[in-house]
Amino acid sequence: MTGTSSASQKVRHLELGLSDEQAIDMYTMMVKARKFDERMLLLQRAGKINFHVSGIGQEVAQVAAAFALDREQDYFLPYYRDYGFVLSVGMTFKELLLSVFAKAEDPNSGGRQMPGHFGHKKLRIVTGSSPVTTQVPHAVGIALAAKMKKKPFVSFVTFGEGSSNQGDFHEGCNFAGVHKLPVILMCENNQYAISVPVHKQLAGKVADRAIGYGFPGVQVDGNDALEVFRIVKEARDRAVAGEGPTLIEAMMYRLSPHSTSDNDLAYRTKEEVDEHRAKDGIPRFKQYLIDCGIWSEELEANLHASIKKELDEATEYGDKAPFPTPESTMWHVYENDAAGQGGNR
Ligand SMILES: Cc1ncc(C[n+]2csc(CCOP(=O)(O)OP(=O)(O)O)c2C)c(N)n1
Repeated sequence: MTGTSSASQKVRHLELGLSDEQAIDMYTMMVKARKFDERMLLLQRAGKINFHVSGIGQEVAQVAAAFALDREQDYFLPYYRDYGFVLSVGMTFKELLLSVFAKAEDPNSGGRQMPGHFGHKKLRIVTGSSPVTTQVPHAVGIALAAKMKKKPFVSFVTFGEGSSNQGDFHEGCNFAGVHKLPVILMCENNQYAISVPVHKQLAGKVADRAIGYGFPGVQVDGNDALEVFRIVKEARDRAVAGEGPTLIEAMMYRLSPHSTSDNDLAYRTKEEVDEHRAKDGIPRFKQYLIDCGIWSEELEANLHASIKKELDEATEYGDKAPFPTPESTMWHVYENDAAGQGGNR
């Protein structure tokens, strides 16, 4: 990069209030999410785990959004592809592996929730249901609680563009708009709802739907980490100032099949996928950090080695950990149970 564009580009994260260290942390989380995902695909194909829903191609927006929120007090309602998000708000590889191996020590459900249905009470990650979009009214309800209790937290919810056609999305948006609730709704528009391409799902933009509910909607390049960060931060500032919800439509592309049970080449071509792989936001952010003089191939190699080590250890731990006992079936269902174990540890 040369000339003025390089000068303005180089300070962009600083201008947005992110230190060099935070920008590097963001990149670290993106790579962690990608490596986690690739490991899960391997484990599934090796027959070690049953199922995986991949978030490859969506990590940049997820991580950027997490860094723009208050990770000490906001409430999070992620959807099943949000590995970059949950890692950025504090979940560990070990916790994720305990969940995918369905082991008793899984903090979400004691090994009984679906893979990718994240939950973590201490981190205020609210677990989801498998019917898509149920998390939107839940997020709106949490935002109502924030308003009623006059607490300065926001709730942040994600979903796919296919999910934005569900009634739950519209009902949630309407209620949030009427009551000006502190909720940020981020659609991860990855261009597909399983085999249905976006042009068969939507005749307009998801972001434009916000107009009908009386709050701002904005479309953003989901592969542009700093732009997503800026938009989510602005949405959070609006929410805590009492100005109500924001709908964000982050544009991206689902690079992996829908799940490990899907053959995506039955409905799209390899050429199409490759064309989008070339626009992957992770190498783009890496190049930005290199241009800023704060990243190098040597640091990259060290990062990959440390992630591999952490993943190997977490995989071994999750694999060897004990399964839940039959007696624990009702734990994690009710707040308190006969064994005094409680549902939300
Ligand atoms: C109410 C409901 N209908 C159908 C399904 C089956 N299903 C699971 S994921 C999915 C696609 C959702 O697409 P989108 O919201 O765009 O998210 P993506 O999977 O592309 O990230 C569907 C139809 C479901 N889980 N819930």
